[in-house]
Amino acid sequence: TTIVGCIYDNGVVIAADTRATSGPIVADKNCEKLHYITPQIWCAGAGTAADTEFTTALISSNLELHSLSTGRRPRVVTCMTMLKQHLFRYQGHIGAYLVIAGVDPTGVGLYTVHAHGSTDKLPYVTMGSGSLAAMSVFESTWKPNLNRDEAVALCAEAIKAGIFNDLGSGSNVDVCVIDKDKPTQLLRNYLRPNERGQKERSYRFPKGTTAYLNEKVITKEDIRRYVTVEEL
Ligand SMILES: CCOc1ccc(-c2cc(C(=O)Nc3ccc(S(=O)(=O)NC(C)=O)cc3)c3ccccc3n2)cc1
Repeated sequence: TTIVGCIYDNGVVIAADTRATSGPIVADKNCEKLHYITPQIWCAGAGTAADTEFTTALISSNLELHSLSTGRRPRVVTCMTMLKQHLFRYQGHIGAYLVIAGVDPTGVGLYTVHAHGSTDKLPYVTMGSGSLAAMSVFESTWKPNLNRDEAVALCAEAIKAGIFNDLGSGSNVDVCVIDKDKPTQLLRNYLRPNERGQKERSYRFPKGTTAYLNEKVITKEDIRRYVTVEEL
């Protein structure tokens, strides 16, 4: 997994690859790693898929209740604090590595939360097995006061670095743009850098290519004869 986040002049962008693995096996080529928390707070998740999914859903629910109770709009730092306290309580056994991003009345927020409960607040962040490849893009290209399009392009390039240099990452690039003055945009499959090309020729084998040594035809009547009345 490669997940990233980057602040820009009027908001924050997060992005993720779409490969889900089970050991060395690619279990899903187009899974979703960007999770909804509130309309203007989203979370990118790396680690155990069920843990990231359920942990973000739980905090999303608790944050909505908190917002209703306080009568105030939810804050990114509140979301981060709820997540870190929950993960710390479980001493790392919940395998969730999260990038929390959003805007609220206090401004723009971007945080990382690790499975053991440690957190960082930074202008750009990466996590997951592809985090080092992604961070190389940020460290060589990031600059202050990026605009929206620059931030989207930078995050997409950072995810592509993970996709092409980390075997735990792959397939497509999902992006989410959270802006102070515009509705949040979830850009599912923003980039598809690994689409299958057209085959040069047809590789279908003609009927009869593989010889077979014998044939046994079982009719419905045969099956009826084997299945006794009691089992029907
Ligand atoms: C007592 C434990 O101490 C720890 C201290 C630090 C970290 C840690 C982990 C990460 C990290 O992102 N690890 C990580 C890797 C693969 C996936 S994955 O989803 O691609 N694959 C699997 C199998 O989870 C997720 C997370 C990380 C990333 C960026 C910068 C710093 C980082 N530090 C973990 C444990």
